[in-house]
Amino acid sequence: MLRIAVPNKGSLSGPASEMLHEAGYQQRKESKELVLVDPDNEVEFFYLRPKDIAIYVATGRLDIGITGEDLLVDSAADAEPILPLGFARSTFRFAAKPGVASSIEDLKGRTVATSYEGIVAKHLAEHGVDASVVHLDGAVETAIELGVADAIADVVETGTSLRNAGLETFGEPIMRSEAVVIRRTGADGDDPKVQQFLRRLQGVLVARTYVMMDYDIRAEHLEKAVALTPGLESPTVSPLHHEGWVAVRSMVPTKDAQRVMDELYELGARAILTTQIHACRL
Ligand SMILES: Nc1ncnc2c1ncn2[C@@H]1O[C@H](COP(=O)(O)OP(=O)(O)OP(=O)(O)O)[C@@H](O)[C@H]1O
Ligand SMILES: O=P(O)(O)OC[C@H]1O[C@H](OP(=O)(O)OP(=O)(O)O)[C@H](O)[C@@H]1O
Ligand SMILES: [Mg+2]
Repeated sequence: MLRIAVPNKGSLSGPASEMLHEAGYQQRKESKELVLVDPDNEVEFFYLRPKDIAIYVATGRLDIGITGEDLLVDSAADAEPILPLGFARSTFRFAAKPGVASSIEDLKGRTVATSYEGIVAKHLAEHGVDASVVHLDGAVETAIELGVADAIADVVETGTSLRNAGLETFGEPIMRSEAVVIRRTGADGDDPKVQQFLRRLQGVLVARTYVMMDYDIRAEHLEKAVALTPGLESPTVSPLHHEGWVAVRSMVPTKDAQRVMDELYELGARAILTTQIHACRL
């Protein structure tokens, strides 16, 4: 059985379970379930605190896990990312009241509050900045107002939490992060069970990123049309009963679909259809 760590709470939990469900795996029905066996797929899921997942995976007791890149770095655990999953995208940044600091050097001798001590201590040391780091479990934006710290280092997505607290980012982003699949550093990359799991998740990513596009076009315009819809390898082209016309089928990135449809129409393509892809193996 493949043993997989899944976040049990927070921003990663819902999207991770949703992706696993889309990949055909059973997922727990209620949040108090901590272990779930999916016998049909020969997988056992362990629902763990996101911050702990890299630590479990590093021991080798669990084969793989889903966590955030920032949590992986923060843990300093002996684990590595093997597949980015495209959700829980964020940056990790310093912030303070306007005018307090404009670069990391301004933190010398000051106090920084964060839930990610590992990342912050390492980053300060790399820049030769001697500052105190205070650990808080969450809502760190409030630490400044309450006099616990001069600055914070925290996850920023839309920036709404910072704005609401009257704070501004300063300095370069400390890191960017998204959800990733991790494994123990140097673990057997050819394990067929792990490979099959990764293929399933990649299939979900592709199904989320692409639509299938079909259209009819006069054969003399085919080359230009195919340049607009090159697909992953090459489009399928079939003759139509109506002589001089062909039907084309190709995968197109969802974000480009409307623009591509407009351009195909201009070229003379007709009966242009897009359909959703539900699952895929590349
Ligand atoms: N607002 C957000 N937008 C995008 N990603 C986020 C956001 N907040 C946290 N994350 C990401 O989620 C992961 C943190 O998950 P975790 O469950 O520990 O914290 P959380 O989502 O803030 O939940 P909690 O309520 O327990 O603090 C990190 O990888 C982080 O980058
Ligand atoms: O830039 P934004 O879109 O506002 O998102 C960032 C905020 O989201 C997370 O907080 P969360 O709601 O998880 O609370 P927490 O601080 O207690 O972790 C994170 O810690 C930031 O505070
Ligand atoms: Mg949080």
